[in-house]
Amino acid sequence: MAPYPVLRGLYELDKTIGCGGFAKVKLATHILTGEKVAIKIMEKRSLGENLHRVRVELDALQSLSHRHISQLYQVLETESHFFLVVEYCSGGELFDHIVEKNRLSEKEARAAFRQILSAVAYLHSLGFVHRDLKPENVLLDKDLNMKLIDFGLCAKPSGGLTGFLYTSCGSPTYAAPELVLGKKYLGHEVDVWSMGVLLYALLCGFLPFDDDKIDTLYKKILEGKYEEPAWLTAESRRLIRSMLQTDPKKRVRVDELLSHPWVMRGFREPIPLNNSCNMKEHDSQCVNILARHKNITPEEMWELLSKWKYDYNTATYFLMLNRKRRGLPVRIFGPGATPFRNYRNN
Ligand SMILES: Cn1cc(Br)cc1C(=O)Nc1[nH]nc2c1CN(C(=O)N[C@H](CN1CCCC1)c1ccccc1)C21CC1
Repeated sequence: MAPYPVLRGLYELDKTIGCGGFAKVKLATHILTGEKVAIKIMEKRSLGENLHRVRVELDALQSLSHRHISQLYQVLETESHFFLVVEYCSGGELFDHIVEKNRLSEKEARAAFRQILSAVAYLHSLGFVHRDLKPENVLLDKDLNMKLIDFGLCAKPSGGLTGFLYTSCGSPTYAAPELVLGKKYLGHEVDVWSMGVLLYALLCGFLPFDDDKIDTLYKKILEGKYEEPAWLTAESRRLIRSMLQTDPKKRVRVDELLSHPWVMRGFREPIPLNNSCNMKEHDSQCVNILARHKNITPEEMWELLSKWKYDYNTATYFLMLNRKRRGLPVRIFGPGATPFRNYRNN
């Protein structure tokens, strides 16, 4: 493995699981807890003008904590690299999941859509917009729960949710007409359009607007015309149509979606807006175990932790809390003890 000295003793690097423009993602193990994590490694030199996007992603991720958003554990910076230690989603991309099942049933699509919608509603409630929602940015954890990733394009419009945005960004296939036209647009309205494209992909197994030639693709998006396969129920068609409205003012809003009949079918409760899972709460068992390991008092330990510096202490605490919430024993490996893992013969 390419040695990154800053990670030594903290994380054991494993294989590369993703390679993007100016970053790569490696699977790793958090040594103190033995928990798997994903580390997004970005070389500053190759970031160029994208350097500000890393800051944007960091600011966003440090204020987000939600069941369906990949949790940030630690941030490390050297003079040449950024390292984002985040939740590992071992179920891969939603996109691959849809392809291998051909398409999802209305029931499966609803379950997935509710989780994505709850993450986006939470994001919007904190004044953020994602702007790059697409199947590749929705991962699955090992229990097949949805996890939103890639907040490099998210924005916190200065005027809050009524603040206009101007940067045309994201992938054209999922981009709303107003974004494609380069007009000023409202972030949360473009997120609704992209969720409409996502829902269509879940229910149909292919995309509503697709074309090899970018200008034909744009034309299709601006026209807002797409196939409605025979298997789509009338209610699904109505919902998709309300999301893929080319006029953003006619487009359904997130708060309407939360209690939409299609979204609610088979569920008694509307989606709770703040389905955030608060990681920044005081858990005395985890604080005590960590304090003992560091040889300081629990009060001193909480004093350190509650600064939420996203350092190794933050990562260890979050990972211990995760384990506890999954009903697993909370443990940390003392110095020298390396957890038993399937031994490789090397
Ligand atoms: C694909 N896959 C299969 C398995 Br099994 C696990 C995974 C997997 O990627 N797991 C995973 N857990 N946590 C993460 C990932 C991937 N991942 C990502 O952030 N993956 C994105 C994927 N983007 C989608 C469109 C363009 C790139 C990425 C961003 C930059 C460079 C490489 C990859 C995080 C760190 C948040």
